[in-house]
Amino acid sequence: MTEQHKIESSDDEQEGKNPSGGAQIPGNLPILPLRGLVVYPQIAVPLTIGQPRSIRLVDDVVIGEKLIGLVTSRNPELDNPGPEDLYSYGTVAVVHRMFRVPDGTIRLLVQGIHRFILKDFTQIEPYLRANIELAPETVEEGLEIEALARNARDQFKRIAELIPSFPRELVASIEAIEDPLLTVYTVANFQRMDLEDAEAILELDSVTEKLKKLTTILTREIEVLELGQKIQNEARSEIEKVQREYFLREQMKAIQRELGEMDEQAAEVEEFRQKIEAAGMPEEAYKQARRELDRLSRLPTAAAEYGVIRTYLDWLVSLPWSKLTQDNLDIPHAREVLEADHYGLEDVKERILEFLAVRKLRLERQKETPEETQPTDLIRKQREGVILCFVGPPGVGKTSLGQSIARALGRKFVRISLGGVRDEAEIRGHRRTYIGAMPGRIIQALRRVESRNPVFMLDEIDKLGADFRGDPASALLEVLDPEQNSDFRDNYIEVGFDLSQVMFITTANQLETIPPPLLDRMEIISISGYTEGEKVEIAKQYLVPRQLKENGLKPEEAQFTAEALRTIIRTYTREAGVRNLEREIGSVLRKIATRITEQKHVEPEITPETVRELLGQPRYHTNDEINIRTSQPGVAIGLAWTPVGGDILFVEATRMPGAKGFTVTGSIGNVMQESARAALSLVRARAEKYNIPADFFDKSDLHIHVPAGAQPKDGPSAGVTITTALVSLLTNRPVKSDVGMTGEITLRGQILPVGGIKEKVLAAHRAGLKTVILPKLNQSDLDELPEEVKKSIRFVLVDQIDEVLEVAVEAVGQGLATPSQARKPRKGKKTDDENHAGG
Ligand SMILES: Nc1ncnc2c1ncn2[C@@H]1O[C@H](COP(=O)(O)OP(=O)(O)OP(=O)(O)O)[C@@H](O)[C@H]1O
Repeated sequence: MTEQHKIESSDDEQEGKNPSGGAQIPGNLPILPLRGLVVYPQIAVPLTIGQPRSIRLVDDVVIGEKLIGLVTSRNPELDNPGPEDLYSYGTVAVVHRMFRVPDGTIRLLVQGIHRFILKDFTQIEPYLRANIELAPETVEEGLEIEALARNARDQFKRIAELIPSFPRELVASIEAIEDPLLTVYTVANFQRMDLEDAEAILELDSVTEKLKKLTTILTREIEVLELGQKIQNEARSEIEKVQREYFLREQMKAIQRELGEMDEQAAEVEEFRQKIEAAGMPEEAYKQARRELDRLSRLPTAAAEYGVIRTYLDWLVSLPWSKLTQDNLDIPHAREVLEADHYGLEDVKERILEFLAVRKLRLERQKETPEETQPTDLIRKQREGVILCFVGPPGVGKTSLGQSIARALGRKFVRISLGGVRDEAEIRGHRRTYIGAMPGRIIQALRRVESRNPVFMLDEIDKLGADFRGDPASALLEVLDPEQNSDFRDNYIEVGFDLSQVMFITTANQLETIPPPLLDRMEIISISGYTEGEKVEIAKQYLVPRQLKENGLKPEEAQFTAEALRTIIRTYTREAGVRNLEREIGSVLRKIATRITEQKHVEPEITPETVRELLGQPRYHTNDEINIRTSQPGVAIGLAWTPVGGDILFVEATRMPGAKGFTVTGSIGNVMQESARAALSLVRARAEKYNIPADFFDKSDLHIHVPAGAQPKDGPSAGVTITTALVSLLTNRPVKSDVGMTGEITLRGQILPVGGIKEKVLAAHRAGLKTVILPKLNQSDLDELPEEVKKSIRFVLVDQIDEVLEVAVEAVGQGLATPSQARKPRKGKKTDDENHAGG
């Protein structure tokens, strides 16, 4: 039963006496199952044996012929595979060496001799034995097999190259093999592959087929390895590029050092470093600056980003992070400064001084009892109400008061105008990612002023929200809010800047258009405009001396008489403030300076005649105009408030044949429209009382017009004036030309109080009116008026329309007037000056 096989060839020199060297292979062999590997003929392989039945097998074999059949198990998981678990091809192997290891396992060195096919199992216990049949491979002749074998060797070499840790000697020994069969088995032994593929290589009969199978496996392996290497290379080249640049840059620096040339960039970086250290930045800003500087030092100067970072650092280091001026809270000193800079404005100055005194006291108290209050509370209290808001018409000195406050406190002064500010970025800056990004105006101004605690004037805060409510206003809120402004974040600067020490002052022409949340945080100080007398004084004491200086004239070369100044005020300007007045004075002095340089004789005293000669045609003829316009029935003078100060306005009424038509024109708002309708109803209801035919409206159309039609007007305060104009028209009696009026009217003829009294009365005074009719409920407003005005104007306080008509309309209630009653214009009767002084 035990067939003997003759081994035809084996060239194992070292083990010449062993059965491989031509010995017979028995037809029945002990079978050692292999897990996870295939042993090929002619290949030596170390094995570790642990299973007791396998140890028993080895023990029996080594004392005999030392030959075993190695067959791979299909399932490497099984500990003791049975006959059915084994592949059907195996390799006869000879055991060359055996060691017993202390842990009980056995190490074997076996060498494959011949391929066989399992026939039938003759023994299962204690270990497997089977009859076998040797299965020699079919080795083809020819070029193909040769080429395939060579290709397999080359591919293997390529794999070895792709795996850096691959032993070089192994590659060399494989390259030396020529036999195709040995090539297949050696390469397959060393090449990692699936168990099934490894077994297939054993099982295929044809060596050509074996080589083809092997080639497929190797080709795939090469592809995988090359792809992996490509991925690695890409990653590496990226890293290498950075390293290379760094290395070159370091080299360049070294060369420049050697040549004694300080690198321009290094110098710049060093300069920035010093500036950063000196800037006194808070922690956050300092870290940011250092980080950016670090980036700068690593960028080539030609990089676009280099410029961006440099500009940014420039901004960071030039901000006044820790530059403070010492406050001078000496109140008498502040008073002196305010007095010296401004004429009049007594109550405004008083309010400013109170404000400063409270600040001073708070600071002192705080120093005395610091631990009594919670720190956050303390900080808030310290900042509360810090924002002043000066409201008034242009040219009344709002800006110059701010400058005076700064001077009094010993702080620096900076001013930005918010008029026409469109978007948030103007306040808060653009992010650095935008090309040409810049910080917002707040930060720009602080850099300009070089102090962290200046007096900061925000001009025209009322013009901010006019078109673009919301965003710029909310950015401003952050600026002004003492809770938030200690950490103001400009989009460009990115790090917080402490604005809490800044003293903000805002200015506005009117309160109505200031966004309410902003208004809420401000302390309002109104400045209403000046009377003629005040203007003369301001001109004498401030404007003339300043303009003299500006035009290079000596005081004795040009002296304005009070009358000359009055002439300028009255006939060349019409304003609440003194801006145009100063301009006109400047204009007179320029002309005088020209004459002096032309060596012409110039009289030093400037009289009204000189003014008229130098300034040309008068621009305003207030009194003549009033006389002419009010000479016809149907025109009444109203008093209006505007953002640029008070003004007088004419309300005209006219009547034409028709039926119940009623038109109101002159850029009139809704409220004024309605108040015109109310006036009409009132007059119709009282027609009989005023001796107006009861059916007048059935036969006529009425038209009310309020000229300067281009200027929008609104509000209820023209109610009284419209009623008066209507009654004047319908009774055919003119309104007195020196009476101005304001007041809201009810349908029952009652007069309700209105706002802006001071500005309105000042305007009436400027226009030379003698009598002003005001609602009785506005009586308290009269206290605010300057003495000069009170003296020259008669105030009539009313609460019924009848009282108005009695004062304003000539001889009302005495029957319908005839056209002859129309008053003749008083043209030329009085000069401007008489008219005014006569009050
Ligand atoms: N009471 C005053 N005494 C002395 N000079 C004055 C007085 N009021 C205004 N001025 C002068 O008038 C000029 C105009 O004033 P300023 O520019 O402060 O006006 P403003 O109210 O800020 O106007 P705007 O709202 O247009 O900015 C300044 O040169 C100022 O010195």
